[in-house]
Amino acid sequence: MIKIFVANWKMQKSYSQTIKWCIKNNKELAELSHRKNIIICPSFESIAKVQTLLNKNINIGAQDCSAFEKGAYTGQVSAISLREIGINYCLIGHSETKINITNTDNLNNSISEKYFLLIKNNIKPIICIGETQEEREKNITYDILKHQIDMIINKIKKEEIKINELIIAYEPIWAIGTGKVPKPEELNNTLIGIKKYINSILSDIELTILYGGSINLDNIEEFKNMGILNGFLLGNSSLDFQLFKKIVLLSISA
Ligand SMILES: O=C[C@H](O)COP(=O)(O)O
Repeated sequence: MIKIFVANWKMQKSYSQTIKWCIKNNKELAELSHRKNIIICPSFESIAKVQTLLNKNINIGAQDCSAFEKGAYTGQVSAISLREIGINYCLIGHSETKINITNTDNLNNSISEKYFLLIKNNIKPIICIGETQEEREKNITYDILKHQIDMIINKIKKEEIKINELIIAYEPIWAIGTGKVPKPEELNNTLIGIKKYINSILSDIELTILYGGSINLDNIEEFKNMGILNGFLLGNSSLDFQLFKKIVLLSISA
């Protein structure tokens, strides 16, 4: 059942554009968020201001956080600071944060550090996973996803932190911002694979699965009734409020 819509604004809006958007759309957005969980992820410089401008039932998410608790990490933002300004969710592992990083295993390890720091600060992590076009063509999508999950989940298992909800956003990298989407059957099979694999490691977990990558008004109908799917992570389609609203309403209509 579709219950979550995450709007990831990336670096698409300037500070003033962000503020204007919030002031203009706050009322309608608040009404929408009475029906579904809406999570707005603005860029860092505006996140605290957005938190004060939007209605309290609208969740605010960060687009990333530091893998370190505090210290000499120029340009990074800590989970502690995010908590202090009232952030509820944080994306981690988004493919756009991994561009030009070659040692992906170290990177995945740092994603698990981010995960623990977020949980410690009562912020829900949204873990992004996904394969490249090349990996898809080589037919190794499932292996890649399993590896990405292993690097995070295996570490989670070893820790004593009790978690009861895991949010995974499956975002095929080839689908992000390209207008291409997987066929519904392909997506369904991939999501079933992800779910089975996670359940085989963490059996008593509540798993929330999101899809992200070129969701728009033309293709939302194909995906909205997919039983395994709990929500969408939207980039371009979340920038214009009226478009975003139409997608949310279409997704929850019969
Ligand atoms: O975080 C959002 C995703 O990267 C999807 O972006 P997109 O909807 O622009 O393809």
